[in-house]
Amino acid sequence: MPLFKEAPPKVLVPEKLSPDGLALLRSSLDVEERKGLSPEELLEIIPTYEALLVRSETKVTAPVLRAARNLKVVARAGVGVDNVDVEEATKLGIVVVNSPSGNIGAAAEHTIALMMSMARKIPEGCASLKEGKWERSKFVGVEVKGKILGIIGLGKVGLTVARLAKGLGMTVNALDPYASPAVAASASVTLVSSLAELLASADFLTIHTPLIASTRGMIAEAELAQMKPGARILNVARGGTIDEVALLAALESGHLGGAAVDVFTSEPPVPESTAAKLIAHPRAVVTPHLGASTVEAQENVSVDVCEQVLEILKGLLPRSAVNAPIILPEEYQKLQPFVRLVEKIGSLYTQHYATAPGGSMTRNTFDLIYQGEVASINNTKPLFAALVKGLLSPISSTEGININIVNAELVARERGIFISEQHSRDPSEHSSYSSLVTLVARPPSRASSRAPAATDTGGAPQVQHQRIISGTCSGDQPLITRLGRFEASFEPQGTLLICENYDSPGKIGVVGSILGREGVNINFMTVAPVSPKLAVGGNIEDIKATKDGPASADPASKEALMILGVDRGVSHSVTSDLVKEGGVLSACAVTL
Ligand SMILES: NC(=O)c1ccc[n+]([C@@H]2O[C@H](COP(=O)([O-])OP(=O)(O)OC[C@H]3O[C@@H](n4cnc5c(N)ncnc54)[C@H](O)[C@@H]3O)[C@@H](O)[C@H]2O)c1
Ligand SMILES: O=C(O)[C@H](O)COP(=O)(O)O
Repeated sequence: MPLFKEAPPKVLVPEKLSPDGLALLRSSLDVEERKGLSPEELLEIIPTYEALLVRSETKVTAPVLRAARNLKVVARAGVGVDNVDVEEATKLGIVVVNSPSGNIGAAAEHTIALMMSMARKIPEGCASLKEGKWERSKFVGVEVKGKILGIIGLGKVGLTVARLAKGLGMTVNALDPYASPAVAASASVTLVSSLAELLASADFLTIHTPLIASTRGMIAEAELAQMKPGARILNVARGGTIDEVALLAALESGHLGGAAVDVFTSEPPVPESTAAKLIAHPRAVVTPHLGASTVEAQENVSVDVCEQVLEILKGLLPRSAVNAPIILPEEYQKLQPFVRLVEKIGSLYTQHYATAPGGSMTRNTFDLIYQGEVASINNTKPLFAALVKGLLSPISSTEGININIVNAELVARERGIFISEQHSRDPSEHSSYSSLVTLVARPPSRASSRAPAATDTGGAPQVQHQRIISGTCSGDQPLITRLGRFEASFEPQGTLLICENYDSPGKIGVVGSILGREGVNINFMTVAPVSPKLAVGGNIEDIKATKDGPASADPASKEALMILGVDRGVSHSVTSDLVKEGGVLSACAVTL
């Protein structure tokens, strides 16, 4: 059975990725490898793709992301995401995933390989021999054993380099304000407290930080001057952490004994640029960003991100999203039916209370209350996101933005929507349901008040009521159990006509004949009476209090909601006929 019901989602791969991962995608997705695309070509073709898989060469800029109308995921087959505009992706709800550990070993081994090459002048010796020369005395090197290696950034790569260097008999000092002293001690690394201390002691200095504001140009002229004469320096992290102009000058002056560089500020380096001069320097050992280029690392990162792309396109969560919270798979499974329920509640709220005739968008502060088993789930980000999506989708089509856990908080903030989540695990609070989710809109003028709104007209004009919707899940099926003061039991599915009326004989027939006249077929009908228990409610205390609370006074208790499942959209003229001719108090159509 195909994984995707419609045409398989399209995946663009503009760089060389190991086929091992791509094979995982090919059985269910339409994978297109298009190497050598110019930025303009990428911008032109990106709108049709749902996933983009890149390494470090493709610049995934804000314009690319904005043009990518169908894009759900950018997968970086590697660690560094500095070629992806993660902030813009977050705004647009596009998940960015990477492979945080697939190439650590490769990068660390490459660092050691460059250090040894530099120490033993291997590239020069090799080139000389290939030229037919036999120059033994020209290429005398130094040993690393007994020397001090200074590491800036004791993260995954830095720590692996430290362990390998210890194996070579080096003494390792490191600077990393965020590193765990216990982890450093376990690798026999001495954590130093200042850059000056590290620079002054190192025979070899290697940097393993990301390129961020605090590390850009971290090693410049002043820092290089603090290093021992003849010391050697390495960069297998990111171009720009070491200032290229200063590095070239320190090599040219003879202050540094050598430099080994795998990464550059511009890749490939611009001809005649400082980076190009650095590459040409006789005491520089250079590679074209090969740190992660091993068969093993490329298999690892490719499989890692391709698995995540599949998960995301199936609607599940990835394991290492750069811009989304981590939610354990088993917790996510438990949440899935409630995600659907909460999105339906949000959409029902907007259509029934806010955009229905007589409704208003004045309320933007909500309590989202979890009771019973669902309250035991700690990470409710998907529920929060589902509510924002449900509230906004009927009114905005959200301008091509896919609201999800990546951007829900941002979108809510931008729209001035405030949602306070409350958890209550006490089973006595949620009647016969094992789980209950309730949305309560707070009155606009008294956002903090717990009293019911006295004059709110909402989707049911003339009737005093609060804007409250509760629901539960029966197996995987969402069920609405409360709409305002009415005790309901209906599936939030398809087009529903919600009519408030006095519960009197003949009303159903009148409504049925008006709908029949308009060619609208009724698929099912259910009546929701005013619940004696649901008199008030505005927050968790009120909801607890109403469980055995007073019955509503007559004649309101004779009111009921009639919920009709219909086979097509119902126009405003039909709903107003139902009020005028059919004698219902209010009528509104919602599509869920
Ligand atoms: N050349 C390559 O092909 C290649 C391959 C893999 C990784 N990388 C690069 O290597 C770098 C490190 O990767 P990683 O997986 O070890 O990352 P990591 O996040 O595990 O480690 C980075 C470390 O840098 C530290 N750090 C941050 N700011 C610092 C500062 N101002 N001073 C000192 N330490 C600081 C952090 O605390 C962290 O421990 C990244 O830039 C990554 O892109 C390059
Ligand atoms: O950040 C990384 O993972 C490395 O720099 C590797 O980059 P690459 O995938 O372009 O080789």
